[in-house]
Amino acid sequence: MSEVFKDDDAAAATSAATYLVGPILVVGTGLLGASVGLGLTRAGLEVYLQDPSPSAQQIAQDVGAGRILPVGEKLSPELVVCAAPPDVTARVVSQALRDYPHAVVVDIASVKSSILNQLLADPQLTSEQLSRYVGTHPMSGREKSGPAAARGELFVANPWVITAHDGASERAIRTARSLVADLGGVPTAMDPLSHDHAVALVSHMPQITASLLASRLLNAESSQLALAGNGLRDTTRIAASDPRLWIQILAHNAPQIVGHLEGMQEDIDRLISTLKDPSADGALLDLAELFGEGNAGHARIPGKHGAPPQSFAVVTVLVDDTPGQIARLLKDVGDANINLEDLRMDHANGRPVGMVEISVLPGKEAELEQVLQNLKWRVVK
Ligand SMILES: NC(=O)c1ccc[n+]([C@@H]2O[C@H](COP(=O)([O-])OP(=O)(O)OC[C@H]3O[C@@H](n4cnc5c(N)ncnc54)[C@H](O)[C@@H]3O)[C@@H](O)[C@H]2O)c1
Ligand SMILES: O=C(O)C(=O)C[C@]1(C(=O)O)C=C[C@@H](O)C=C1
Repeated sequence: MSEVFKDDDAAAATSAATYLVGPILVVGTGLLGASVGLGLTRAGLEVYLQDPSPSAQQIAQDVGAGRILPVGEKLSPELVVCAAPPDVTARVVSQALRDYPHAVVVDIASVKSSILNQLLADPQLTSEQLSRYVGTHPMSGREKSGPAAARGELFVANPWVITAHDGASERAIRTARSLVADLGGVPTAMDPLSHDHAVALVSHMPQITASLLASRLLNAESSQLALAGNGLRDTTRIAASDPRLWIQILAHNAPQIVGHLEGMQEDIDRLISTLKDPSADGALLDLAELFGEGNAGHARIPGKHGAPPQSFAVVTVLVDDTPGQIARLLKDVGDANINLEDLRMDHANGRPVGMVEISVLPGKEAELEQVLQNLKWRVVK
């Protein structure tokens, strides 16, 4: 159903630092478009920016995502990246295919079948124009929107799905893969409907679950909320996402989502009836099964690059919440020649200290703890 391209298969390797040649036009310069622009600009490519919102365009240019395309300027881009909201993506792609007759055009919207179906039914598009289009979806994002939140490294080591349709040309597919490779993503081929089924489970259900859980907090007492720890923060981060985007994603992928919601509804009904009488025969076993299934599902989430799940060892360090501390700590970890696999920081409520959790390969934690203790860091045992 899906296939991860090998790096050396991503595009004809050249001695150049990038697979793309440019120029690249990014249409829609919000979080994703500006992140694409930033990453490509940093890779040395010439990037132009266009957005109906003058402020989104200006901020994208200011953060370094490229140059605003002057109105009326003639451009012959190698690639147009459409990074507009899902509702208007097909229209933006269609316009780009007609405006730029030599360009490959990709979109990066979170849903794929509905957009392809609109394009295939578009009476203004010829098969030659359609052959230059490839649907894609980077599995990278943030709970924030707009170009001010853009990150050039957003895509590094994350899957980026390429949902080429039957009529897509080899050149178009190769160019889409070059885009992914230049931004450090992991290109993964899938057909559009399989993609939509997959993201219903691994992206849309998490968003719905986080939003439903966070909505329970609306009527909570502030004294209750003051007790919030990592459990609540971990499970609700994406509840801060832009509702305008998610309304569109859910509406475009509704048939794929409903089955998962019904499955969850069954589990919730079962849990409610178990908890109504937790001393009934079999009730605790039922709870054990439910949590066991959760453990087993969680263990199936792969590590980056589609590698098997890997659990890292964590070294926890208390740091003063003052400027420069984290930079100093990271430098000391780097100087110890120990690879940092992940980093997470929590601020203690109302206290001028933070807790930094440094993930390293299992077996490396004792060495790192020793090094940091020798350097007078407060390592939490
Ligand atoms: N946010 C994420 O985590 C994420 C991740 C992967 C893919 N995506 C997809 O990326 C796309 C953009 O999402 P985002 O998070 O950057 O949203 P955003 O709100 O940050 O940016 C969207 C931008 O599109 C512009 N826009 C609106 N109508 C347009 C039009 N007709 N033509 C050109 N531009 C137009 C807006 O002015 C805005 O600047 C969406 O299709 C989304 O599904 C988002
Ligand atoms: O990390 C996040 O903020 C995201 O939710 C990003 C996320 C996801 O992983 O589900 C959300 C929607 C996109 O279409 C792709 C990525």
